[in-house]
Formats: sequence, C-alpha cells, structure tokens
Amino acid sequence: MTISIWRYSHLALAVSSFLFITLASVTGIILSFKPITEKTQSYRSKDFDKLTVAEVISQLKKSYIDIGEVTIYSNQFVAVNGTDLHDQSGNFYVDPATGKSLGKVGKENAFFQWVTTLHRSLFLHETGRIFIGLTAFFLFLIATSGTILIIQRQRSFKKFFGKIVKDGFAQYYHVVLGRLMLIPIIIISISGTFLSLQRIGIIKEQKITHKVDFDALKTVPKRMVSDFKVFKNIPLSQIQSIEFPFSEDVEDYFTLKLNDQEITVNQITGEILTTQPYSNATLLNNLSLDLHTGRASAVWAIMLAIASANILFFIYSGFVIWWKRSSGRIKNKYQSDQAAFIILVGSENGTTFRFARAIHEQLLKNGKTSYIAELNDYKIFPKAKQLLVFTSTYGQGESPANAKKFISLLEKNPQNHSVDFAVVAFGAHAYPDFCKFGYEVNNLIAHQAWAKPLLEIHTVNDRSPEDFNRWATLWAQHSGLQLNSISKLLEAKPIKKQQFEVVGKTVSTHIETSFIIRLKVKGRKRFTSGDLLAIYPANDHRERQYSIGKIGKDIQLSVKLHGGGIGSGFLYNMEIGQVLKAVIIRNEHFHFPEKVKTVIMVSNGTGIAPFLGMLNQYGEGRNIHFYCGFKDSASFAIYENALQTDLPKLTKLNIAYSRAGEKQYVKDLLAKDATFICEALNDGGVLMLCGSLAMQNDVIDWLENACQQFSKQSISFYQSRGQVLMDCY
Ligand SMILES: Cc1cc2nc3c(=O)[nH]c(=O)nc-3n(C[C@H](O)[C@H](O)[C@H](O)COP(=O)(O)O)c2cc1C
Repeated sequence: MTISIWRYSHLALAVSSFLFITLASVTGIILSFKPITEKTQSYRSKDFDKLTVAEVISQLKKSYIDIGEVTIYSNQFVAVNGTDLHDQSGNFYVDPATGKSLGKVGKENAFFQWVTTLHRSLFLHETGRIFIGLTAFFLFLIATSGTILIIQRQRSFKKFFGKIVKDGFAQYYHVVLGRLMLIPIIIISISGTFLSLQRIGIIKEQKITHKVDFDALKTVPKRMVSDFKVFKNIPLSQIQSIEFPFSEDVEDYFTLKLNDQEITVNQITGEILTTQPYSNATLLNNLSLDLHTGRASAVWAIMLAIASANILFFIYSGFVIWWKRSSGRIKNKYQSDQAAFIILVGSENGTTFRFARAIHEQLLKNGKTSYIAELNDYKIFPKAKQLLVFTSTYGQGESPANAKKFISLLEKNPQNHSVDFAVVAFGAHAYPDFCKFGYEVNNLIAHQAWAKPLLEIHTVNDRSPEDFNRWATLWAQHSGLQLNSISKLLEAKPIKKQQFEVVGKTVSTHIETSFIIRLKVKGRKRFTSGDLLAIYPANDHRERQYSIGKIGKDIQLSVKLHGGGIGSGFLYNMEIGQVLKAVIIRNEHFHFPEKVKTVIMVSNGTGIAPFLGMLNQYGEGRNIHFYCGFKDSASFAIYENALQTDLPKLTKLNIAYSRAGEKQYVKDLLAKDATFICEALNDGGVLMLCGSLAMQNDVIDWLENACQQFSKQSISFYQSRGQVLMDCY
C-alpha cells in the first residue's frame, strides 16, 4: 500500500470525526480531574491493603447496628449503607480499620455529572452513545493509520523511535508527540469503544443469579462472622461490595462481589453457598472503566488528561499540515491545450507549489500562456513550447503522492511536437536519496524523442530560495523573460534574529583570501559544531549559511572571500567589537557522532570549519582520522594555527595539496587508506564530509567502488545507517 492511501485514510477519518473528538477530548480532560480531586480527599485508610473482610466486618459491627451494604470504590474509599449506634441512617465513608464514620457520602458533583453525560451521550441518549462509540472507534483507526504513516516515514518498524527529520513545527511535533502518546490514545480509544458497545447493548451485560439450594442450608456449626474462613482469606482489596443478609434467617446470606467473581456465603456457618465467575465481557468492562476513567489511579488519570490534551494538539497540527498542503491548490487562467508553458508539480506537502506558482505568475505577468498542474495530470499538450517540472522526493527516494502516475503517463502520451524541458528537483540533504525522483524524471524525459533539454537538472535543498533563484535567473535568461519579483513571491515570514559580537578575526596572507571569524553569542542559545549560521548581509531575504565550529563558547566560521560575494564580503568587513544579526540553524544530520568509535573527517578548503569545532569539543580520547585538502601549504597555514591546540587529539592528520608537491586531492589520500576506511565503516565507524560538492561527488564515487569491492555493499547501505554524513555546498 502506498503512503498516500494511509495518509488519505488518516485525513478522512480525522476530518469526519474531529468535532466529536474535540468534544470528547475537552470533556475527557475535565473528567480526568475527577479521580485526581477524589484522591486528594482523605477517605482512604492507610491499612487498606492489609485488611481482610473478616476484620472489616467485625469492626463495622461495633459501629453499626444495621448494615445493608458495604461498597469499596475504585479509589479505595469504603462506604457503608446502614444505621449507626446513634440511629443515624445513610451512606457513610468509614475507616475500615476502626469502623469509624468519616463523613456522609455526598451527592456526585453536579458539574462532573453534567460533563460525564455530555462525554458519554451528548445528552442524546442512545443516539449520542452511538456517536460517541463511533468517535472512539474512529480515534482508534486514526491512531492506527497514524502509526503506519510513522513507520513509513521512518522507513522501518525498527526505526519507529529513531530520529525524526524536522520538517516544520506542526509536522515534527505531530509525529514526535504521536509516537509518545500512541499507547495511551490506543488504550483510550479501545476502552471507549468497548464501553460504548456495552452501553448500546451490542456487548451484553452479564446477569448473575445465584441458585442457592435452600433445602441444603445448614445452621450448624454456628460461627462468629469474624471466624468465617472465607472472610479471613479474602483481602479487602479484592472486594467491590458486600451485600449483608436482609434478616437473620438462614435463607438470607452474604453476597460478595469480588474483582473476578461473585460468591454467596451462609450467614450462620460461613460456608460458601454459590460461586459465579465473571464473564470475559464483565472483566473487560471493569478493566475498560479503570483505563478509560483513571478511577483506580491518579497517575493514570493525569496521563489520560495529557493524552486528551495531545489529541487537541493533533487536531490543530493536523489542520496546519493539511492547510499547508492544500494551500498549493491550482488556479489556471489558460487551459492545458492553450498554454505554451506547462508547469507540472510533484509535491507531497505543498511547498514545491509555492515555487512553481512563482514562475507561473511571472509567465502570466510577461503575457505568456502558462498552465500549472500536478505531475499526475501529465497528458498531451498540443501548444506546449516548454515543459517545466518541479518535483520533490519522498519516502526512500520515491515520488510524492501526486506524481505516482507520471512515469506511466509519460510513456503513454508522447508529445506530438518538439518541446523544451527543464527539471527542478526539490529535496533535502538530510535524506540519503537526495532528489532521487527528480533525477529519475529528468532522465526519463530526456529519453523522449520530443524532448529538448533547456537546462541541466537543478536541485533545491531544503526549499532554499537561493537555490531556486539561481535556477530561475538562468531559466529566465534562456527563455528571454524578465523576472521581477520572484524572491518577493517566495518571501517567507520574518525571521527572529539574534545578535553576535565579532571577537576575533584571522585573515590568511594567501592570494586567495580566506579568514577565520569568531563570534560571541549575545544572550543564550544552544548550538554545536556542524550547525549552521545564517546571516543576512543585505538585511533582506538573501541568506548565506556557514558551517559552525564551536570553540569554547564561541562560534568559529571559516570563510573564503569571493570577489563580489555578499556573504563573505560582509563578514570580511566586520571589525572586532561590531555586532551582526544572524540565526543559528540546527543541522542535526551533521552533528558529531559521540557514541561512535572511529570517525573519519574529510574536508576541502573552508569545509574544515565544523571539524575544527568538533575536535575542540569532542576530540579527547577518540579515534579520529582527518583528511583535508588545500591548494598548497600557504592556504593551509591559517588553519594550521587554528588546529595547533587540538592537533594532539587527532589519531592521524592527512593533508592533500592539489597545487603543490604530489598534487593530490583528498580522494587520493582516502584511496591510499581504502582498507582502513572500509573496515572502519564495517565496524560501525562514521565518515563525515564537508566542503565543495565537487569533492563530495569525487569522494562518493570512489567510496561506492571501494565499498563494493571491499564489502560488496553499496554506499547507500552505510548512508541509510547514518554512517556517511555530508554537508557540502
Ligand atoms: C518523510 C519525508 C521523506 C523525504 N524523503 C526525501 C528523500 O528521499 N530525498 C530527498 O531529497 N528529500 C526527501 N524529503 C525532503 C522533501 O523532498 C523536501 O522537504 C521537499 O522540499 C518537500 O517538498 P513538498 O512540500 O512540495 O513535498 C523527504 C521529506 C519527508 C518529510
């Protein structure tokens, strides 16, 4: 089954029941306070667990002249319905150890009573009970489909509780809290469904009747109640109620409702007259009541309140996720058979539509006929001049839901004239199969006889507007179009920035200027090496990200000064003492693997930055091998000084100079240590890559071969186990 069937089921169930679920959750939260408030009253005897029925009855006989029934509530309060020595009749809480009255059993709180009726039947009697029963069952189905979605998202059952890739607040916490609250919610929903089935009468209640053989009743030997063997053997904690004999006649007897059966006891001899075990339905009903109401435990009642509050959060976050997805809905001015520009979008969560729409609107502004649709709507476009495909990748490098049919449609519907095409692949480096579906689509279209490539495939990491703008500018040039406000269209909400003071700067004397800049965080913010610092050099939407090395409490960045580079130029011109505004972005997939024995760090150029920090933070007593590449010793010099103090922490440092000496690249150094690297990976070691994408491609190609030869494994085997971490640019 595909991810989308479960997703649609999850959504359909949630939409059809969210009003009732909201009501049941709100009333559920209120009702969970009932057992909590009861627990705070002092009617429970501290000896409750030690007492037997014989002890309790003999104590009660001292304080009451007539007893009808003794009831033991789930909260372990004991109540007697009878008449005491002062001729006071009624229902009293008693201390079972002394038989003393603790106060009259009051009427149930009217507010809780009202909420209970609303929670159980919406004041609609039988019909309301059916609705509530269905709501509980729907909640169970929503929890089940949600569980399957989490398993699919995590790629296997084993990784159910594994790390979750952050994909927006609502989505992230929908999954995180969904996992945490799964068991309580499933318990609430199953027990709620069961109780409703019983109240509606689908599960029949057990009717217990005791068939006492009155002819066989004995009147000897006469015993004191406190000497009844059966009463001595039953602890109070196993009792729900004790019905006392109506008169002193031998035909009247004690009826004891225990937790698992009902028994009757001769009031003169103390022998057991009849035994009626509870049916499974009765046992399940009692268990469901305990679990659904929290009546037996204040701790569980608190858990129920938390789970109910979480259900409300799931409704909210689910709505946000749905809203984000559906905000990508399509409006078209021109029909598909009129348009010269066809934009097809593959998107699971709707964000790719934002980018596609920006281009669509630009085309319309330029007076072009543009048509935008989902990839699944691919067909013959009679007037198409350009086919632009924007698609994300999901699952394990799979297509998003609205692009599942594209590949078969492409083969079935060849265009009848030549069409230029370009593919923009949206993905995230956090996933091992970066933009895989985009590449697949690009390949397939390229093989069509009618298709003429307009531009190379372009990737957009993590919805980066910069990545996208680069493509848009290039595309506009090739298409002879004017781009005005793409960035405005893509503008995200204002970002909350933090202040950072420049506390150090070291500039390389090499002709290709690189520099190290140190920043002190003003205020409090947690970060670690491998996180990213996003700066906004022109104080507009333009963002530049730098990999952070954490040295002491400071941020250390390594930057290469690019002629005309707005980010590097901005940082280069900062003086010590000046303050800049920036944002720390958590980049969890590139954090140092603290629990791993061997770590192999590979970098070129300024990609050394996070590793300098990692060595400083975690280098002590570990097996760290560092392979770094520079042009020559002069370009390494600036980092050599920075490395000085932490150098002894390294197991081995390997430096490749591409323009001096043997003229080699990091890949060549790795190739020399191929056996060590493959063995380290097989042994659970981690290889971390930071630097240029060209270096990344080189190293990954080499590693693929090396792994195949050495261990007959593809590199994706290690990638999917988090053993090859990359942060290249
Ligand atoms: C569950 C899940 C799986 C993903 N799998 C991949 C993947 O295999 N490769 C990749 O490059 N990106 C992957 N991504 C990242 C998305 O492709 C990326 O966030 C994209 O911008 C989402 O676009 P959309 O909102 O239009 O679907 C995945 C995201 C999620 C939430």
